[in-house]
Amino acid sequence: MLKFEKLQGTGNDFIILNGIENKLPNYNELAKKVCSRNFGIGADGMMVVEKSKIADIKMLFYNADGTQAPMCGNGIRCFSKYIYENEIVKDQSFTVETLGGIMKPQVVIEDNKIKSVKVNLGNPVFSSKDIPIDTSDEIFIDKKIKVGEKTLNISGLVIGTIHTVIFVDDFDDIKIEQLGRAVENNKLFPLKTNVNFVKIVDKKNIEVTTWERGVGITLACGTGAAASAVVSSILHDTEETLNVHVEGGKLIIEQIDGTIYMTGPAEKICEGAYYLQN
Ligand SMILES: N[C@H](CCC[C@H](N)C(=O)O)C(=O)O
Repeated sequence: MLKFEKLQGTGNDFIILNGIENKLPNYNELAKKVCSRNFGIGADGMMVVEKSKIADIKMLFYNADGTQAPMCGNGIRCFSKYIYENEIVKDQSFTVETLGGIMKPQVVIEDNKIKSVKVNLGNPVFSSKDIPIDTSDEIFIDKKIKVGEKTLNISGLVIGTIHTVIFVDDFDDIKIEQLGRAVENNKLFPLKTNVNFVKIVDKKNIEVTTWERGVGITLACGTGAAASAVVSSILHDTEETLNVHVEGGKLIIEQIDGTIYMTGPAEKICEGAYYLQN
């Protein structure tokens, strides 16, 4: 039997397990089981708490299909709430080791409750030699690529994990599931990619729908919101502090001297005991 907590950030939901206190089986297999909405608890992803030698704590992230991803923006806000409320860390600001780099969350407390979490996501990576995109271009901003019958203008970058950003005039103009899956699996992306469809509302607001690698369409993608905000400011001159409206709520993305900050909610849904089936 495994103790777990389930949390969500703007509708992206996660199971969190403590890998320090519990001896857990293979994380990839476990993620597939616990994330199953019919045979498990049900979630978009799973995070495991582990000790770190280079930060206050370590977060390992797995998509619902069991694949490991370097980082998760909505996930790290939920993870931060979990480790603060379980007194694994004592300060409101701390460091989290992830495969996508060391992240710096700060829990924001109002009326003795965690109201939101602000995370320093570091600096975006554009250079194609540092991001898993198979192209000779130095950077991959506003490039034309053929996907099936469509020619799309796509931008690629890494903010915690790999993202592509595609601007649309109206979400009804595209079949998100079909196009998202096609771009995720396009040969340009040897490690696949998360696919963000972005509608510019005005200079202070954008709307984003994300097809997530290893999951499918989710109600929100935190690192996707950040990637969309960065490319929107480059190509559409949106403001450095941007409201990113997603199906599951709103995230605030700030760009300060090249560093990206994401602020958003993190709510606990439940906790319980998971009975590991073999
Ligand atoms: N599916 C992503 C990881 C989760 C990212 C997303 N849930 C977020 O909030 O950033 C990947 O395979 O890179």
